[in-house]
Amino acid sequence: MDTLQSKTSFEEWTEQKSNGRFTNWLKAIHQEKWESVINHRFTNELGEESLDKDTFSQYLVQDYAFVDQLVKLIGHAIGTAPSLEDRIPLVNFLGQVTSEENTYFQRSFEALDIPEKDQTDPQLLPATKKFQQLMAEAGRSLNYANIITVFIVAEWSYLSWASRISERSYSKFYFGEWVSLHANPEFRSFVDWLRNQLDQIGPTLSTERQQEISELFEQSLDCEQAFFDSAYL
Ligand SMILES: Cc1ncc(C[n+]2csc(CCO)c2C)c(N)n1
Repeated sequence: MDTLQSKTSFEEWTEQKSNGRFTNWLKAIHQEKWESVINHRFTNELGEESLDKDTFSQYLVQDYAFVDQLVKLIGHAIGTAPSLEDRIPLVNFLGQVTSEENTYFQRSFEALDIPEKDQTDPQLLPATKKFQQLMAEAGRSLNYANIITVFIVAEWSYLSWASRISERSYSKFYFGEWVSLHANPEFRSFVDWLRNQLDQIGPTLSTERQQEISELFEQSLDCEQAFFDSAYL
């Protein structure tokens, strides 16, 4: 992949591509940060099942608080989506996150002996708070493009690293299911649908707004990176 300047506009980039998706432009201009997130040490150790149990426990506790804020963001996406047709996949996805994904956390907390207090009212790390703030801000903007940009980074990056390490079998269910939750055909098609939403809106925006979306994409990647980093603190 050729390295692109983060200043390369969508217009310039797309002129050289046939059928260049807006979300591929976002990924291309933030390639370095993207690669760093999806090849993070945390994901590599998870893939080798060599991840320390305490490291994973701390991550899961923080992630449960993250997911709560993400559920609120999906609520904002549902409210700001342009039509009922666009709302339906979001509603269905919300249903999954609050059912299958929620029970995964409950079972894992039990298996990992996570104290009750950490499950319901954990001490949040700075990286978790910062990510929550970014999501809350995107929600408050009531702007569908902003909202789904943050959402896309969260989902697409997880699909990417999980797909890379999903071939092997895992002996611990809390490792194996954390991978398979993010590497399955339904999730893949939802991420593709979500990207398509932004692929349609992106090219209609002004250059300034496209740049703002790019900055938000980058901030979200920074938050993902810091979130993984902080599992090792
Ligand atoms: C920091 C952080 N970023 C992204 C995700 C990914 N994610 C959050 S909810 C959800 C829906 C279905 O699993 C997905 C993919 C995460 N868990 N933690």
